Amino acid sequence: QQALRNPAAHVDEAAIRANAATGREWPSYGLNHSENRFSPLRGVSAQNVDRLGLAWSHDLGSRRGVQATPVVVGGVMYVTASWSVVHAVDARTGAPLWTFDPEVPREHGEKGCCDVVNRGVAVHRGKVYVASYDGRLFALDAATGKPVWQKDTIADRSRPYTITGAPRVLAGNVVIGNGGAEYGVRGYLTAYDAETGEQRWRWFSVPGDPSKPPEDESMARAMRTWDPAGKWWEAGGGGTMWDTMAYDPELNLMYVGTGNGSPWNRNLRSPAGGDNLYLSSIVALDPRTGEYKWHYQETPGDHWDFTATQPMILADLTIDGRPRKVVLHAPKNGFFFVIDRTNGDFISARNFTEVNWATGFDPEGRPIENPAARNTDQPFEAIPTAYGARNWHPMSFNPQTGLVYMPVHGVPMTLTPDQGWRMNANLPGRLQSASGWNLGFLVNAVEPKAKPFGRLVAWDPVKQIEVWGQAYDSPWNGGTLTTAGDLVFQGTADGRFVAYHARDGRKLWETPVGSGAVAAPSTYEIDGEQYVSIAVGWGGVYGIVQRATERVSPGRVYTFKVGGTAAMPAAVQAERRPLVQGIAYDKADVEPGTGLYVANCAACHGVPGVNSGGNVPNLGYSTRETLENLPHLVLTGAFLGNGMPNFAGRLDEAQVKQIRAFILATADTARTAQAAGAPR
Ligand SMILES: O=C(O)c1cc(C(=O)O)c2c(n1)C(=O)C(=O)c1cc(C(=O)O)[nH]c1-2
Ligand SMILES: [Ca+2]
Repeated sequence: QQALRNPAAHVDEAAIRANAATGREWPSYGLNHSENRFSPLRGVSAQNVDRLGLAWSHDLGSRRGVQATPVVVGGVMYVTASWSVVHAVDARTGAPLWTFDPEVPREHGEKGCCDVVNRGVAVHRGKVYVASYDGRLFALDAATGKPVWQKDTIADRSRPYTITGAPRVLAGNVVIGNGGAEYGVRGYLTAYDAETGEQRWRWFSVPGDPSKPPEDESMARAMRTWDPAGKWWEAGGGGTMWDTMAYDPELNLMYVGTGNGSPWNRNLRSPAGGDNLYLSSIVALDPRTGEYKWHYQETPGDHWDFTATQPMILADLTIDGRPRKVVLHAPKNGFFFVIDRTNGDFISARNFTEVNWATGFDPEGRPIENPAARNTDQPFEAIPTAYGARNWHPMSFNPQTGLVYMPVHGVPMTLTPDQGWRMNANLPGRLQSASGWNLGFLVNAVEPKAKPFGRLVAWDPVKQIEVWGQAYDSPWNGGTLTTAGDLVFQGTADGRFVAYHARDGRKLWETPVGSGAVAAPSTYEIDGEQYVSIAVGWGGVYGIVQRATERVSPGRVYTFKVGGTAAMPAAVQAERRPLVQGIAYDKADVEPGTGLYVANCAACHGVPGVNSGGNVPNLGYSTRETLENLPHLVLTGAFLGNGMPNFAGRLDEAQVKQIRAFILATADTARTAQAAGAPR
């Protein structure tokens, strides 16, 4: 039997560095070790982008969020879809080569906060690496998609760990973190030998049980910044590293962004206060050993789910006349940070959007906090919110324009003093009080004042100012790509793929795509022809419950080239149903049903009749048959294949009827509100 050519055989650290000069391939999540998503390709440019047409598209067979950046090496594209399924397709034609499905047990779906998404693969020396939602790391043969080795990365299976992020191969190790800080875990990063899968090191981002010896010096130091009275180790402490990493081979440093505290409320976690290292920080590690080198904490003593996991970029800039090697970072907390990446020194921070938790940063790099923001006796509408002024949607940096292009989100939300501040965080803003019920359990028991918005911001990191911006009606627009052809590409929440001029933000081209787009595009060249690709599939923490377009097609990769003539596939339109009614319910069931709904249903289904529904249906728009059958559907695992848990043993039939009463009553209220002109 003839050996298959392996498309990734040539990919290693040297190849990734060499590719940074040509941009012909897209060999890692953020294109290069700096993760700047700046392609030197000029085949598609501001001059000819208006002639961009579809070259091919490929159905990913996926109905939940698609967040992957397509990786392209050796003429093959590797892209992931929901439930961590990997697709290999011919990058020139879109012809499918293989798929790999890790068969994530659907019961695992509810263990994550934010949709069953995956941000993509790493490739190295003939292997493709993917981490599955349930925490396994796979090395696949790049030619066949067959597993070569696999590892269980989860240290404690009794905890709700998940993985959504793309692994990186750094200094010969595959490095992967995890998520789960909304529900109580201790974050860590693990490195495995890329060839053999043997574990090389593991670095925890927050200290464990103080009665046990700390794992290393960095944990001993971190321990002193937490108050043991909070018993944070019982909840886990958080600090999950679920997305960003970057690498500077010359400095032999890797960089990782850490997540929020678990629980969110510092008063519960560490009642005497403290910075709670290394939450919400950029941390530099030795990629060979995992040894801690330095950190810069962007939100000391995090209290608001202000993760620092948002994608960072390494850049070399001249600041105050001095060449500086920096990390550029715009995390959830609304400030744009410039940090010296050789030693972690703070250079500058400026808010890139409205912020009310701090008024700025002092010269030492400490935030000047608004004391009301830590008050847990009163509801507080933190701006930005837990959805983040930025989230995982990647930004890009164009050294020709000196600008960073970043999607900025505004999703209003009010933090309330009760348990909501711990974790009932997955409910979108503005929505709850409109339902007319006493939703005291919900995060937004108090209506937020802010309005939702989306914005593409072109930011000058040296001057720390916005140079241009594009406003969108909806939050949750996609990551960006920038090119030497003076372009910025972005998918939008309302289901378009758009090219802007990198210098002034003029819109140069757009096309509708099958649904809202959240992932970042990538670009590559084959036989002198430049292709631009985007994986589209609406989802993520906002996209589960809310959508901004009626186009709800399954996940699909679209690849464009100048003069492309392939036909755009027809989009699937959402079925518009009226609010459900006509089923009798007992009014006395509504109140207990509210609490049950919030605890069991709201994170994925949103608020009935108030949210539109995203990639998970809104139950206010259920059919009568669905609601009549609700006890059966909820208690037999009828939709387990979609990730809907089987609640048998957790809820009984009487409780499901109470939940149904809440859904029906809330739909009744929403119907009245809609009749009076409230938006659907
Ligand atoms: O604390 C965590 O462990 C964790 C994990 C994840 C994740 O893995 O996707 C998200 C978040 N937090 C989070 O705070 C957040 O806003 C978020 C949005 C998304 C998404 O995919 O849309 N994931 C996550
Ligand atoms: Ca989080």
